Amino acid sequence: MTADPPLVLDIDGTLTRPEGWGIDPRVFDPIREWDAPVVIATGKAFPYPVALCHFAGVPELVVAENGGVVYTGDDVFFTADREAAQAVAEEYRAAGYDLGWGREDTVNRWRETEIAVNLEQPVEPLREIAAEYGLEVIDTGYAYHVKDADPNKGEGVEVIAEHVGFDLAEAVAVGDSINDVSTFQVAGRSFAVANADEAAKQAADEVLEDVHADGTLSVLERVQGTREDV
Ligand SMILES: O=C(O)COP(=O)(O)O
Ligand SMILES: [Mg+2]
Repeated sequence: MTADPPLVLDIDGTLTRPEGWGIDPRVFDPIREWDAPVVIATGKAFPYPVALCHFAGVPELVVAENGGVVYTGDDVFFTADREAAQAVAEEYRAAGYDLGWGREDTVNRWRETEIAVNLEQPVEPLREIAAEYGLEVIDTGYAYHVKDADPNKGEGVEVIAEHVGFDLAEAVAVGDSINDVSTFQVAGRSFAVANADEAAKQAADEVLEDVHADGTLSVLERVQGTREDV
């Protein structure tokens, strides 16, 4: 017997339309019909991947905020808090900069363990202030994230796999950036889409020929039904 391998999917750069923005609607059916757990592991704030699972019609298995928030479907775990990142944001603003998301800032409004800054904002002062607070700044290609260096997506994925009861050695991960490196390290097979950054390409078992959802859909077609331990 064969079945589908568990999946670990990033959102931005991975499920996005080939032009780079917005979820590609072609990913919804394969995700909904996938015959194994699908974990969404993202740098986005918690409500976004929850909503994606909800609208895709799959159980909510979510790593959000680059590992800061983990939801197993039963329990939510926080592996960092927002306090230090918030202090960095305030000092950055006091120095005359802006997070770059407008007055109501829906990017950070529900963010619980880190702060995201628009890529159009100056990063050097942000890095300097973050370093004073012992935090790191990572560039996902979609935002700068001011975060505790410890939490990462991979550890969150491990928590979910253990809770749900699947073997990560059987899992297939797809991603596009430095925040997917830890996921690639814990999943049995890892794929970087063609638009991935150097860190993700180096860490992946394979770099795909196609960008964004085109790359991801090519992996899903390839690995569907390839799990042989059932
Ligand atoms: O929030 C970001 O900057 C990137 O999100 P992603 O991890 O889903 O690609
Ligand atoms: Mg991404």
